[in-house]
Amino acid sequence: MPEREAPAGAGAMRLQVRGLTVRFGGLAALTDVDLDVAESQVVGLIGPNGAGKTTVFNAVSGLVRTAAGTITVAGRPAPRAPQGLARAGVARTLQGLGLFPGLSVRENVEVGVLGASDPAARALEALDDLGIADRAALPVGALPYPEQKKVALARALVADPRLLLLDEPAGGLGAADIAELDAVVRRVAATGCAVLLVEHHVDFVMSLCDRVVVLDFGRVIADGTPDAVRRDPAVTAAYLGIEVTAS
Ligand SMILES: Nc1ncnc2c1ncn2[C@@H]1O[C@H](COP(=O)(O)OP(=O)(O)OP(=O)(O)O)[C@@H](O)[C@H]1O
Repeated sequence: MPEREAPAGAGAMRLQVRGLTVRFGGLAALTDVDLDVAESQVVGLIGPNGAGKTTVFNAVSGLVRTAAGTITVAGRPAPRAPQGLARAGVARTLQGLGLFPGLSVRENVEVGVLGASDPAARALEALDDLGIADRAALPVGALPYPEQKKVALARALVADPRLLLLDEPAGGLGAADIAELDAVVRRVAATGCAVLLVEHHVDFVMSLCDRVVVLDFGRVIADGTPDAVRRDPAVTAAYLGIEVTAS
């Protein structure tokens, strides 16, 4: 089968997913999913609960077995092991944060450091970039939730990723924290990093992202600019209409 082309106008492709299919027993969690994220691009992945968004992240991160399809990072098959992914410049945050409550803020960020001569200093820099260096010595569990989210983000950013996967980064945050997050993601993308984010906060996605991909029942039902996706009747029916009436 000929390889499907990347969208016209995209820069160097950092993540390319073609025909991705994932099954859990009899359940088709993803079917024939295509997805591209170029350097410096911020792409939003949205869809109703259970649509398959986290499964896409898990497939890219090597955490689930794929039944079909290819995943390439910077033109090479995506490594399947955590160390290989880190070396390929892939970093990820988790919906549940995944912090180590017994460790300090700085130690949690050090977990993400890759090859720095002074990991503690590098972790402090990453915390400083997010304005929470003064929390470094505190146990991470002592921080309020929005600051814990920043720690998880700092842990992902500390290795200077080239592909950043953010799982519901705005979840549980108020307007001021979301505005800060928006600025951080733009800053990271401006360095050339490709960003793919799963998010239920539709306004945040639509204002931040260059492109939005919509999943429904494991299939891509739309892929385009935020404006085009907002106007897409299939998206309104499957997702946005429900969100609008619910809010
Ligand atoms: N490890 C697993 N074993 C079996 N089924 C799974 C597993 N992980 C996910 N699923 C199922 O696959 C489908 C897609 O789940 P996924 O978590 O990717 O959806 P999602 O779009 O991220 O949902 P949400 O917005 O609720 O986080 C769902 O039906 C889910 O129940």
